[in-house]
Amino acid sequence: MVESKPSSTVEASLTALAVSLRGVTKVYDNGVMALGPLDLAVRRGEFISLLGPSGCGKSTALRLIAGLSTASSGTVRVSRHEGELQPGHGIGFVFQEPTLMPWTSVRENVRLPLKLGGIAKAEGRARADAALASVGLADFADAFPRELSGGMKMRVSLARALVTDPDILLMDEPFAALDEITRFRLNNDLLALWRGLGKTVIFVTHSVFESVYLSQRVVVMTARPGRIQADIRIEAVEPRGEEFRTSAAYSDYCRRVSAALAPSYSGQSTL
Ligand SMILES: Nc1ncnc2c1ncn2[C@@H]1O[C@H](COP(=O)(O)OP(=O)(O)OP(=O)(O)O)[C@@H](O)[C@H]1O
Repeated sequence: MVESKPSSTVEASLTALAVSLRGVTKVYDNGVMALGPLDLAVRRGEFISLLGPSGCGKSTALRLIAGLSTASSGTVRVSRHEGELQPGHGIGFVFQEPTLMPWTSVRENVRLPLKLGGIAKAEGRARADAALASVGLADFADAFPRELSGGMKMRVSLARALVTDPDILLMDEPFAALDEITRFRLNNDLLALWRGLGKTVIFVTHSVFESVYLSQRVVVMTARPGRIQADIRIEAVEPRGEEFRTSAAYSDYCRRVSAALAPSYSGQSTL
């Protein structure tokens, strides 16, 4: 027999949610059914990865959560302690491309969201510098994007997402274009930031290894229209580092996640 939870417990667990998608579908104007129905609940402060085959709707799910697009059916809710947020508010978005303005300094790139939000220049500059320091780029505020490596550009993009102090950070394959050493370093720095700042992170990746290394939960999606294929909790000693990356537990999780992903690729060409 399933015991029903007392209502106070249910309320407490609901307010602990940062993001909740219920029965969400997305059909684009061209008739492509990209998502769903998708059900996903992310607790405040949690780090989850979305993993799935190309075109299964991972970016679409992020865009719905960010309020950049609307669901065709179902509900998307985003909240924090004080209550529900307007779609798009309290959210930072990091894309695969750093998309920096080449004609202006790193500091001005990071200050952009504050400028658009009407924050005074002096305060904006101070906050941009603090965000740059948090990603290890304190000395590069006056540099121009062309003077930075790919990894540094991605750090600037991360600083720009953090500068508004969002509750939720959405990251769409941010490190996919980077070499492995840079990617590992950024993985570690992102984990340190997450531990220090306590934000909710939803991270899209194609890499089983990266998803297991970073996340508390790996959510595996089916092929389009994307639904949840598996939801795998990664129990690992914190803070994670090389010890975890080279452990038997890490390999086991990678095997489990790969096995959960395999049906999503059946029938698809791997070429
Ligand atoms: N604006 C759009 N109009 C029409 N179809 C779209 C649009 N955006 C995405 N799609 C389609 O919706 C499906 C899901 O796309 P989405 O980008 O969300 O997938 P994804 O899982 O993030 O893919 P990838 O891993 O390759 O980045 C794809 O078939 C894509 O072609």
